[in-house]
Amino acid sequence: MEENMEMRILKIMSKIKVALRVRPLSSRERDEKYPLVVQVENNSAFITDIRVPEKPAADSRQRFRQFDFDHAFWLTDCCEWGASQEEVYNEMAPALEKSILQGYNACLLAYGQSGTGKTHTMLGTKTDPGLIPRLCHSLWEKLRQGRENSSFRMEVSFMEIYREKVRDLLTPDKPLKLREHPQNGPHVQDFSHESYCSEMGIVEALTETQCT
Ligand SMILES: Nc1ncnc2c1ncn2[C@@H]1O[C@H](COP(=O)(O)OP(=O)(O)OP(=O)(O)O)[C@@H](O)[C@H]1O
Repeated sequence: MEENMEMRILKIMSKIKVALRVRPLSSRERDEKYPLVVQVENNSAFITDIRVPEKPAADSRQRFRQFDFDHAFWLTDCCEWGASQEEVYNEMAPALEKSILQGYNACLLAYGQSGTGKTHTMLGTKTDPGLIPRLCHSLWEKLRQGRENSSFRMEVSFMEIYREKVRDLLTPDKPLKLREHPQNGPHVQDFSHESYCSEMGIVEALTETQCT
């Protein structure tokens, strides 16, 4: 049977892993006593509508909207608030790594409003790297194992979608267009794919673009 677009989308969706990371309140938010409007239980997040006055427990359902995820980061292993970069990496990277090493394309996407921690999660800092540097490091280590005399190239692309506009983070001044291909579906036209011969090359290229 020929595979139609709907079946292809369902197949792709089953391979997507969606996780929630709630960032800790900043010191300013703590000082100004911002309320915590999200609570996580297992892999679900409950959003409190703080405009709704306290209700008895029986009415508690009215105070929440529930969102379910494949994984939700909340407390750290040592029960401190907010998951560490390492925990996020350990949960999210293995499946991606496996696919990449088997020769498949893989896509890592951070979604959230301004200031919610996308850059922190994806890039992190030199002393506490995020998903991309950790993933690049691990991939390169695995590629090199037992093949010390070989050289490798890794091809990557980075894009940012902000206010409905697509920006190529490797060539930031180049505006990109989203197109619909009749067979292959949506795609970004003229999106750069760069090859790198070291993990540092990838991380430096991305850091230089100051993806914000
Ligand atoms: N999990 C976290 N733990 C500690 N600090 C965090 C965490 N996530 C984000 N922060 C801090 O919160 C601030 C905002 O995070 P970040 O810049 O990553 O947000 P963003 O979603 O990329 O924002 P924008 O869309 O505006 O670029 C930064 O100072 C960052 O260090």
